[in-house]
Amino acid sequence: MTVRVGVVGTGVMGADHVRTLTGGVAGARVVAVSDADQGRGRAVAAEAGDEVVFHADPVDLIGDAGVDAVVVASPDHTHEALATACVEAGKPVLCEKPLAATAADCLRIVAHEVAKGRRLVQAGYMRRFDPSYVDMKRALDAGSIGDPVLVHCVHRNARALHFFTPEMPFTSAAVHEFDVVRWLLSSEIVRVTVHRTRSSSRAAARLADPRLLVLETAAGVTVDVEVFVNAQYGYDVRCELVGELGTVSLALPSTTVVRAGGAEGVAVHADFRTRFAEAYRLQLQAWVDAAARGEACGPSAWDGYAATAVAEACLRAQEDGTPVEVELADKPALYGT
Ligand SMILES: NC(=O)C1=CN([C@@H]2O[C@H](COP(=O)(O)OP(=O)(O)OC[C@H]3O[C@@H](n4cnc5c(N)ncnc54)[C@H](O)[C@@H]3O)[C@@H](O)[C@H]2O)C=CC1
Ligand SMILES: O=C1[C@@H](O)[C@H](O)[C@@H](O)[C@H](O)[C@H]1O
Repeated sequence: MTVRVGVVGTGVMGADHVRTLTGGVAGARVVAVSDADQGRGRAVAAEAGDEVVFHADPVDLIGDAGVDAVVVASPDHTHEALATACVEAGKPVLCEKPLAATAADCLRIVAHEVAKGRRLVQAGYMRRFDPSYVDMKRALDAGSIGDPVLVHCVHRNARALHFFTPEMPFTSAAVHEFDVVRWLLSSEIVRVTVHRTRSSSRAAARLADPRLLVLETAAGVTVDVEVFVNAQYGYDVRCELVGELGTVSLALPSTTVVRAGGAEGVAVHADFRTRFAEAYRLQLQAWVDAAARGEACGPSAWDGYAATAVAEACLRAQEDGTPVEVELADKPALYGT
C-alpha cells in the first residue's frame, strides 16, 4: 500500500520532509501541501511533482479524501488546531515538535485522541530514531554500563533563528533533551533547576544564553543540559550516559577524520538538517510503515505533552534559580503505564 501524504508548512522543515518523503522513504507519496505563504507552498508542490495539489487552507488538505496521512511542519502555535483536526478526521499525523505551544494545548490533543480511542499522533522527536541515540539506549538496556547515575547533555546551535523568543531555548531547543532523556532512561523528569551564567555578547538582547539546566528523574538520575543557541561555531549535540560500570556517549557525527596542516579534525554540522538527516528519514519511514498497518509508533501525544510540561517547569525555575517540580496530569491508559 502507498501512503498518500499531505504536508502542512513548507518552510525549512516542511520542505525538508517533502524531499525526504519523495526521495528516501519507501511506501509513501507526497500528494498535497499547504502553506500560509502561497508562493512558497506552490513552489514546493511544483518541485515535488506535477500531480501534487496545493491547498491554501490546511484544513482542506486534512479533509482531502486523497490524503491518507499528514505531516504538520507549520509554526508551533498552529500545531494544536491542526493535529486535532487530523485526529477528528481519523488520519495519522506526524506533528513536528513541540507537539503544541503550551502543555495545556498538548493536553487538549491528548484528550481528543483519548476520546477517539486510538493513537493517531506521532510527535516529531526524531532523536529517538537517530542511529547513535538508538545504540546508546540499546547499550543501556543491555546492562553494558550498569544502572544509570548521571547524564551529560549539550545542545548548541550556531545562531538562534530570527523568531527565537526568550522562552524558546527551553520550549523549542532543550525540549529535545527532555524527550530523549525520558526515553533513554524510561523515567519521568520530576524536578528542574535553571542556572544563569554570564550571557554571551552574541546573544540577542532579551535572550539569556547559554543556560545550564539540571533535571532530576523519578528514578533519582541527575541530568545536566547546556543549551547554547548562539554558539557561533556550528551545530553540536552531545550526550553521555554515566552508569555504575561505565559510560556510553554519542560518537562524533562524521564519517571521516581529516589530518592536514599538522592538525586532525572532523567537520562540525551547520544545523540540524544535516546532523539529523538520517533520523528524520528513519522517523518518516517508521511513521509511514505504521500508518500503512493502521498503527502508530514513536513518541506519542503523551510524550509531546510531558516534554512541554518540563519546558514550562524550566520557565518557572528560571525566575529565581530554585528547583521546580514538574506537575503532570494523570496518564491515560491509551499511552500504557
Ligand atoms: N525536529 C526538528 O529538529 C525541527 C523541528 N522544527 C519545528 O518545525 C516547525 C516548523 O519550523 P520551521 O520549518 O523551522 O519554520 P519555517 O518558518 O521555516 O516554516 C514554517 C512554514 O509554515 C508556514 N505557515 C505558517 N502558518 C501556517 C498555517 N497556519 N498553515 C500552514 N502553513 C503555515 C509558513 O509560511 C512557513 O512556510 C516548528 O514547529 C519547529 O519547532 C524546526 C526545526 C527543526
Ligand atoms: O528542533 C529544532 C529547532 O527548532 C531548534 O531551534 C534547534 O535548537 C534544535 O536543535 C532543532 O532540532
